[in-house]
Amino acid sequence: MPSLSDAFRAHPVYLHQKHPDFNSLQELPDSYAWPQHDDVRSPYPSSPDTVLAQENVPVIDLKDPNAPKLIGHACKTWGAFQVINHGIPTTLLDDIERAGKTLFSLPPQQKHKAARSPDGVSGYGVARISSFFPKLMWSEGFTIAGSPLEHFRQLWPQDYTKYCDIVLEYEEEMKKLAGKLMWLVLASLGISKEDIKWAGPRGEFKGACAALQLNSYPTCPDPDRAMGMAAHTDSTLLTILHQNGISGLQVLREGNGWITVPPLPGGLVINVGDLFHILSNGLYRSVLHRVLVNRSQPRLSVAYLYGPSTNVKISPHPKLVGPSRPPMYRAVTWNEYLGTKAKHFNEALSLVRLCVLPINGLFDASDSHGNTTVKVG
Ligand SMILES: O=C(O)CCC(=O)C(=O)O
Ligand SMILES: [Fe+2]
Repeated sequence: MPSLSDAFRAHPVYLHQKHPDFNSLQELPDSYAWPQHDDVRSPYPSSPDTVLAQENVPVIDLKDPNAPKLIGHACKTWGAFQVINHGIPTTLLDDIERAGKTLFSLPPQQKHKAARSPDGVSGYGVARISSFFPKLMWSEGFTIAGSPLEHFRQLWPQDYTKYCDIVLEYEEEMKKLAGKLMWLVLASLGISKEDIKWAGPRGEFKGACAALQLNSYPTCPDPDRAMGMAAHTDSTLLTILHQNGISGLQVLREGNGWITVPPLPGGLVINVGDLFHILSNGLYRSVLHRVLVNRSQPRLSVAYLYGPSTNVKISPHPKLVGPSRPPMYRAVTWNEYLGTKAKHFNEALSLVRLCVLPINGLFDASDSHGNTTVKVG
């Protein structure tokens, strides 16, 4: 069975490029200067955040009996929400944040010892989506798909086991939370445990795959022309994101503009990913999001990218398909989906030369032979 690493490796999602030492740069190099403010920041005709300043991504208390209903509403209207009382110990969030901070503050030559290999997925490098954009992003990433042991041994020859333990515990807890959230989101669509063939008897998602993505956004000498992470949707079922206390993440409120997701102490951001978008037959759309940088405060985030087992085909759920709502997407494995997205991402990039792509539009059509057609714009 192909692993998720194989799936990522098979597609040009990763650039094996080296960053300079961000801290040594007094000016923004041209390769990091994004053209035309409006192109980068407003992929859709959109008014600035201020118009809807009173609007906030919903914050949902998972202990609230109304949580399923609130989650359904948030997924439908935003594609994202924050959760509190989620059961992940604050100490674990602090531990992973500290591990990330330690990792990214290592000397550049040390970090490069754990660089992604040319045919690899895990390790240190540029943002995952870099290869789709003509400019570089003001961020560094470290991807963990599978065991971090080998890379961590390179980074911290003395205490790598300590960091491995933190990552393992974090992944374990995230997996439980992701399963719980999956059932809550599914329940909000009227789908129960018996309706999902790829779930086990106790509601576990057998063989579910995930990757852990640490992102670091150093302070930037010219933040208005830089981009921490360009607008994208996640190719997941769900993403669980921990951000340190620094703002930067924004989500697109369709038709209205970019809204900052304020860091909430102990809160976690949940994004609807593309695979859930497909599963829900477009009822819950994956959220377009991006990250801005700033001049004085380094930002760190930890994204848990959650998806199905590699052999599971995700398709619009039969309960969400009917005469008035035909299936809008074909069935795909995570691997197949990544391939399609990478291919269309590049086609669209060269076709329309946009810096930011309307990804939500790329997979909206399928014919009876199961071929997707690209819709740009
Ligand atoms: O840093 C963030 O807040 C978002 C990171 C992100 O979107 C990703 O890793 O996919
Ligand atoms: Fe993302």
